[in-house]
Amino acid sequence: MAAAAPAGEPEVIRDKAAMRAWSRRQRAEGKTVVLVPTMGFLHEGHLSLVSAAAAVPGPVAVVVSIYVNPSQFAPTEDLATYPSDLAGDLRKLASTGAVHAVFNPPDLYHRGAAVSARRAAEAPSCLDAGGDGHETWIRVERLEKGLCGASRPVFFRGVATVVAKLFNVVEPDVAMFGKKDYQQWRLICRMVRDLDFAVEIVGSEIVREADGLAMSSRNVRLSPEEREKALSISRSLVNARTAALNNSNSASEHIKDQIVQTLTEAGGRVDYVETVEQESLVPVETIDRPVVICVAAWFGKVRLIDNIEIHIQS
Ligand SMILES: Nc1ncnc2c1ncn2[C@@H]1O[C@H](COP(=O)(O)OP(=O)(O)OP(=O)(O)O)[C@@H](O)[C@H]1O
Ligand SMILES: CC(C)(CO)[C@@H](O)C(=O)[O-]
Ligand code: BAL
Repeated sequence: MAAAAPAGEPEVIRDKAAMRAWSRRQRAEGKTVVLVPTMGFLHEGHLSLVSAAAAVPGPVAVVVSIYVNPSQFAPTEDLATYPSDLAGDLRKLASTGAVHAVFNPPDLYHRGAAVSARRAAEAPSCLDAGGDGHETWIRVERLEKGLCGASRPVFFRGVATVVAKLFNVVEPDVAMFGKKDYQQWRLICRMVRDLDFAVEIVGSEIVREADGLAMSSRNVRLSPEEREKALSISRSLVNARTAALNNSNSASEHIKDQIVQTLTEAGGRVDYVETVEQESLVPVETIDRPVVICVAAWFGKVRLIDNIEIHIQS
């Protein structure tokens, strides 16, 4: 098996056609193109996806996309305050020695002829330029509904659509997603299956800070006090898994009550706590098969998500 060549400084590509041409050249040279989609402000969680990408067998060409996709944010959400640091991201990616290209498009959407540059940071609309803008959306109809989909109404429509666009532009053989965004990973797997995308999806394990907090770009917006309180998320999930493994057929409702109580006592505001089947994300009443407990909770103005898989054999 040939080892991948060291990557050196990644090439920064901003244009869709140039990105596609680059990928096609890599494939013509016999390389497996591996895409790591991100919204930037990179941390060790993202870099673990890069390591997993570099570890794909055979010669690989690793592309990291950095694009804050406006269409997955509702007008009330935090698009305007989403953190970014492109220079820092490029330094971090270069230091891995494993990234060959960074795809950083100014805008991925068709806005119509007469749209100003300001609009690149807004969700696209078919009303752009009098009806000449983007109007095609992918819906993964059932999987988009529960969990994060319940409180983020356009989120998964935006994610599925932008990921499909990234797949069409980059044409990767493999794409890496983090299990921190568990529903997102499962939904992308389903979209790829249903629409016959020729890409293998890999789900990569959650990377945590030493104290258990799941790494997330949004953690930077927590005050030190909020960050301390947010440790209740991972703590309650670990306790829930221990309880479920020690007691056969635990009731999901009971586990949920315990987690809600821990988060609330810590000062968090719970969005949801759900125990669901790992692939279908169907809620379960009893923990008697492989499940994942998913949590979203607010600490101050920051909404955090986390989850824990429990591998009970049915
Ligand atoms: N702690 C983590 N461990 C593993 N993968 C992660 C982690 N955090 C993010 N990822 C993955 O990195 C990819 C890009 O995610 P994104 O750029 O939105 O970062 P993020 O930290 O999840 O940001 P946010 O604060 O919006 O949740 C996604 O596939 C996501 O699941
Ligand atoms: C997959 C993704 C890059 C789509 O914008 C984003 O939702 C993310 O970073 O998880
Ligand atoms: N990692 C998910 C991106 C978002 O919350 O919009």
